[in-house]
Amino acid sequence: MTTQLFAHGTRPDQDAPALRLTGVSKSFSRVTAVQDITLEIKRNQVVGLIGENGAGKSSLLKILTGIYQPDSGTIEVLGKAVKFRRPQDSVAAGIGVVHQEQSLLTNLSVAENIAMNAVASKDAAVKLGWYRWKRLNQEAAEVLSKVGSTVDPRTVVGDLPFVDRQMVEIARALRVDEHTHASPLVILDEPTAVLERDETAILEREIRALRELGSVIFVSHRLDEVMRVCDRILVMRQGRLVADRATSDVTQEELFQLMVGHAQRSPQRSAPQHESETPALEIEGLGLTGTFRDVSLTVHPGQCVALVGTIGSGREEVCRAVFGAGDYDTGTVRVDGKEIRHWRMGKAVRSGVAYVPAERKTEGMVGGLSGAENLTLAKPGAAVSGPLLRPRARKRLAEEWFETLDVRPRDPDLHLERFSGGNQQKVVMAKWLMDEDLKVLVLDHPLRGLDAGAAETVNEQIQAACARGTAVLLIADTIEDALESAHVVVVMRDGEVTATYDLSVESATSLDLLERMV
Ligand SMILES: Nc1ncnc2c1ncn2[C@@H]1O[C@H](COP(=O)(O)OP(=O)(O)OP(=O)(O)O)[C@@H](O)[C@H]1O
Repeated sequence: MTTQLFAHGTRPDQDAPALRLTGVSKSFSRVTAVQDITLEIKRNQVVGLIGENGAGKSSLLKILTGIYQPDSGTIEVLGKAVKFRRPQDSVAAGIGVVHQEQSLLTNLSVAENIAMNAVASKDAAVKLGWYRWKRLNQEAAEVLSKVGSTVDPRTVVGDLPFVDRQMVEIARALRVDEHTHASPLVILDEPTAVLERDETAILEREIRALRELGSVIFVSHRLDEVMRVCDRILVMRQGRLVADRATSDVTQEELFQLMVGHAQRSPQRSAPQHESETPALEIEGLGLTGTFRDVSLTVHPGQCVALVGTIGSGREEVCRAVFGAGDYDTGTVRVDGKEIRHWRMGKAVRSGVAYVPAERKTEGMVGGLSGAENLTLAKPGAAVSGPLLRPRARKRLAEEWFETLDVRPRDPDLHLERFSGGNQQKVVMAKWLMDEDLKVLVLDHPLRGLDAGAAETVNEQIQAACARGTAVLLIADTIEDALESAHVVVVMRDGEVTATYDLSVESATSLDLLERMV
């Protein structure tokens, strides 16, 4: 059993790199996801791993965490050759991982969650299913203090802000060092994707500090963040490692070019073209007990209105209420001047309102259907003639959109669950962007998980929808994104609107918005 990886007196080589891959490849039936990767991760370094959607980052991480077995190549951890047949083997070798989606059980305490990775030993805090509470909390406090967290181990995870939850996840991942008694390697797969700006800054600081404890592979789509956090940056493209640079030797523009193959275009916010008297969407005095109150805003055809606020500000819930995916108990919502009552999602779609949720995997797509089927799920458009489906027309439509949004692989017949996260997201977005008659488009974090090049394309498509006269209500990933792409920014705090900036007549800085958010 590989839990004994470094046992029997074979201590890890103290001078060897934390990780060495040589010629590692992995293919699926139609795609080579990872191709001949050779790299070294030194100890006590934070190394960034970046690449376009579908470049192969997740597949490589899955090889390192024992989920996929490589077709060829070798892996060495601290100088010793290893073979990971299952995830426990990778844990036993000292590799911990924090996945994109938070994996803590929110109804358990911090200490209980941390104990779930505990190593069985004769005096472990959890024995035969029995908790030794004092020891459990004490051990958790020790692990947390290693990563600079002062969270009380007795706190129920559900009561913690997201940034603290991420620190608990990292602390838990770090416990792999108890297996090897050597420098651990922690993989952080987009740990900041769900965080807001101020929380991201805290987490970035803590990640930089992790190099004192071991090595880190940090995956992120935000190039500025990668530049701030990492000592070195690895760039993947179409399954291959195309660059391995010291952060000090590379610029953000070069990274973009290495990843995507062309220089970054400067973002443009077009002037709203279709401002008519009748707003496409009008929200007046909207409230839901305990969640948001007295929210009013208008979005004219062709206008993009961004809602900014921290987690808990109520902006997600307002967006859900507009689409009928969530409730409100006071106020009114008007679409195209008509008040909508007993709004449910089906009616919203029929009335020309679309919503792209942040939780695309659970709410936005059907993994067991093909890319083409997902695309035409809501609005079959040209793919139907009367009651009849026209499979060839559907495929043609899908092919066009796969081209426009550069969905990879270009195979609309493939089940959507087989695509990489970012490419799934492009399909979910395309489902609505292809609808030319759309009146209102509600987008909750549309760029989350998209690589910088794809984000640029999706931004252009959002601008194109505005230019066609669609009204866009947007929850942007960052304040900067909101200021860049919206015509109007509405700030929310604790369920209320605290400020509205019409950027066509006044300017606002990130600081102005932050002051009204927190
Ligand atoms: N289980 C699988 N079956 C078939 N193809 C797969 C499977 N897993 C990954 N792929 C393919 O391998 C390629 C690399 O995907 P991977 O998920 O590693 O990309 P990624 O760089 O993590 O992208 P993203 O940033 O979008 O998550 C993609 O073309 C994907 O469709």
